[in-house]
Amino acid sequence: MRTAYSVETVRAAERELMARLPEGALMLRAAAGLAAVCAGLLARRRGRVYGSRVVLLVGPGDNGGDALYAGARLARRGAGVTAVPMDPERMHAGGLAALRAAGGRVAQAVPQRADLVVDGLLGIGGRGGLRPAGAALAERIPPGVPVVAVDLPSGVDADTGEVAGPAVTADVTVTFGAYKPGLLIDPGASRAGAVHLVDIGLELPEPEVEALQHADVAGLLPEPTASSDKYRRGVVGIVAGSAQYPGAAVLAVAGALRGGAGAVRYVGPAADSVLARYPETLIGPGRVQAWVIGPGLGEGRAGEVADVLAGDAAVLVDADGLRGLDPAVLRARTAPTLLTPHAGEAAALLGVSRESVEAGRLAAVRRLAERYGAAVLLKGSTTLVASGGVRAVRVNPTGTPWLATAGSGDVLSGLAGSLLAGGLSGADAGSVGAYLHGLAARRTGGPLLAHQVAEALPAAWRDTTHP
Ligand SMILES: NC(=O)C1=CN([C@@H]2O[C@H](COP(=O)(O)OP(=O)(O)OC[C@H]3O[C@@H](n4cnc5c(N)ncnc54)[C@H](O)[C@@H]3O)[C@@H](O)[C@H]2O)[C@@H](O)CC1
Ligand SMILES: Nc1ncnc2c1ncn2[C@@H]1O[C@H](COP(=O)(O)OP(=O)(O)O)[C@@H](O)[C@H]1O
Ligand SMILES: [K+]
Repeated sequence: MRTAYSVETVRAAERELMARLPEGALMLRAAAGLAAVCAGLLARRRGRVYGSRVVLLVGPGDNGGDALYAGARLARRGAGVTAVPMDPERMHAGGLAALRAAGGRVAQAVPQRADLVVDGLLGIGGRGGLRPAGAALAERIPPGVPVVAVDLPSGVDADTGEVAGPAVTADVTVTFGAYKPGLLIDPGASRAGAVHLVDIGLELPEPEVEALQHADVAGLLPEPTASSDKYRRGVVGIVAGSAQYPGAAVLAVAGALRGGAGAVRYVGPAADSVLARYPETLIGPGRVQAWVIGPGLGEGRAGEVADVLAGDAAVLVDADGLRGLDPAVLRARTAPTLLTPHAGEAAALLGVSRESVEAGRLAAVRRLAERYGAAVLLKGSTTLVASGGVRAVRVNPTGTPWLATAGSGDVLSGLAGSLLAGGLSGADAGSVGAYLHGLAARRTGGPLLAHQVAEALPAAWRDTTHP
């Protein structure tokens, strides 16, 4: 599991560790890790560190201090290092002295001839986007030169990934002690590039955000055993599709058939289309361990949603099924419930604008899970899964923007419903489903069709269980 921690948690852990270490020791550890990554990049780009040109963008706080001490290390290895301050009156004094002693210099304008730019403007102390002085420096980063962000790209909110104004876009981010949520959640995540974690010895409690890895997924996937039969593996029922949208039913069934359930049952008006494509499907009402309701349902089907929610099977509600959901009904349920809105549907469930959900995805998914007393999977460029009463929000590390194509969400709902039928909790079914779905999409490559994602699911499953 990859874990991420809020600024408050990181600062508390830092305070605790600093009390036991000589003054400045943590910053020197951070700077050593940062300098090593920069040296590696320079060596790859130019063959050596000696003679390369490094520009440091230096903010007023300790983030700038890290950059200055790392710059001093690079200068000692023969790099030409220039520090450009955001505010010449406020630069980390020790870092500046170290850089000067190593032969580095300070300039007021960003040199345009550079092999590497180090973004040390703002770290976890940054609030909001870059203000004009920092933004002016970021704008002058010469095009095509690799940018290494110190701790996080400046202007990205460490706790949420929000980008509230001008911000740096990095190729590499060297982060200290722990991943910050903003490095894993968009829009921040897409500003961070490849993230390197430098261990500075922090001892950390429960994370605020976590991301599954292959081994976690393999541990959660329901694999059949010698004593399995199709009923014990779980039956998933799909209530999806309409005369207008029969394809949604086919795609949800396509996902469900690859999610490990022993059987898939379809209930709805698209049975002919479903059977024509998947003769494995059982048709008509019957006992299931989990229902998926919503994809392509169209209008006027609220009664079916209410019936399914009144039952004692696990339920995944998606798309049209999410309209007008009553929090009290969901809260009263005892079996697992998983909601899978995209940002527009989440906005309707919360009574806010779509833009506010997009800008604050982490807060939105937490509020949804609390209000509805269910696990909630918020789809989008970084898919998040929250469940009420659980501290950590899961962020999905797989996927590709090619998934933004009609019908891919239907495949996901079938898949995650199948995992629910296999006995996973709402949060596990959602996060494992999103992981496999994203992996299958990456394997398929773009431009992709939703049914191809479903077809690539067995290979994605094997990637995680037999890497
Ligand atoms: N605390 C520690 O033990 C360690 C901290 N480290 C570094 O220290 C950083 C945090 O340092 P600081 O707490 O000094 O915070 P920052 O270096 O992030 O900068 C904070 C200062 O920038 C200004 N500022 C905030 N938002 C701004 C904005 N939008 N535009 C312009 N100026 C703004 C404020 O004056 C604020 O005091 C970490 O990100 C990390 O890089 C590392 O050295 C590792 C050890
Ligand atoms: N920019 C993006 N990058 C990565 N994945 C995306 C992006 N936009 C959408 N997705 C994913 O694509 C799928 C789209 O689902 P959804 O919005 O329900 O579409 P549909 O209802 O047409 O199937 C979700 O899994 C979502 O997380
Ligand atoms: K930074």
